[in-house]
Amino acid sequence: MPFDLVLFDLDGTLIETAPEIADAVNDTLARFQLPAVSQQQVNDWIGHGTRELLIQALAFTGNTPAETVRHADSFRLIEAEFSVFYARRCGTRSRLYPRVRETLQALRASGVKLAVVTNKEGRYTETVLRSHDLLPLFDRIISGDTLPVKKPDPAGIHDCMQRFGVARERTLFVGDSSIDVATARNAGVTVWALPYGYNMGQPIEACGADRVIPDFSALSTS
Ligand SMILES: O=C(O)COP(=O)(O)O
Repeated sequence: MPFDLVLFDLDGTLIETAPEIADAVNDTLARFQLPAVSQQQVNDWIGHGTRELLIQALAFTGNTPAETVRHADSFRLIEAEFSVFYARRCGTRSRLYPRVRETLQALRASGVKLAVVTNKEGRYTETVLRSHDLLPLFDRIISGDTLPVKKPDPAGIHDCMQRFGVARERTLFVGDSSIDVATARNAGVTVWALPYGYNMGQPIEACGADRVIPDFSALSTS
């Protein structure tokens, strides 16, 4: 393994999370007598954080600009309800992608430092990772609200490189979207992309990653 530090995106890279995110969004919309959104819409809204996804869903169903939703007094209440629904749904319809657990275990055993860098807010990141018993496999977890900025800002990658004393030539970022590729580019590290995740409806091949890998087995054989 030519890397000493491997950073992973969460949604669409480690775990297929969109089905239960859609369930929790639709639980919330139903609670406020709003119409449901589709699975495809939810998939395409993933990338900027779960809070932002909820704003997009409310803007769409309420036929209101996202800015209006974001600043509405009622949004705090709706978000609080969503948190409860999402905590209930976590682990019900999400699943690890093939070879994720074995690969993380093998990398760890060979001394590679592992971290998650996600735009998902910390409370959701922790619930999802815990529900799949993944928390003990990571040396550091950076969520969308851990630092003052989130991806594509490279701060999360810089934080991990500094903490573990790893140079950028020895750091790899693995993700599923143009946001991940941009984050890695901004940090000057190598980036590999997976084709099965959520890339806002765009083909991953167009993102300019150093490699598009079919699945996690590419990480154990490289
Ligand atoms: O929660 C999101 O929208 C994005 O999460 P990710 O950065 O792990 O893809």
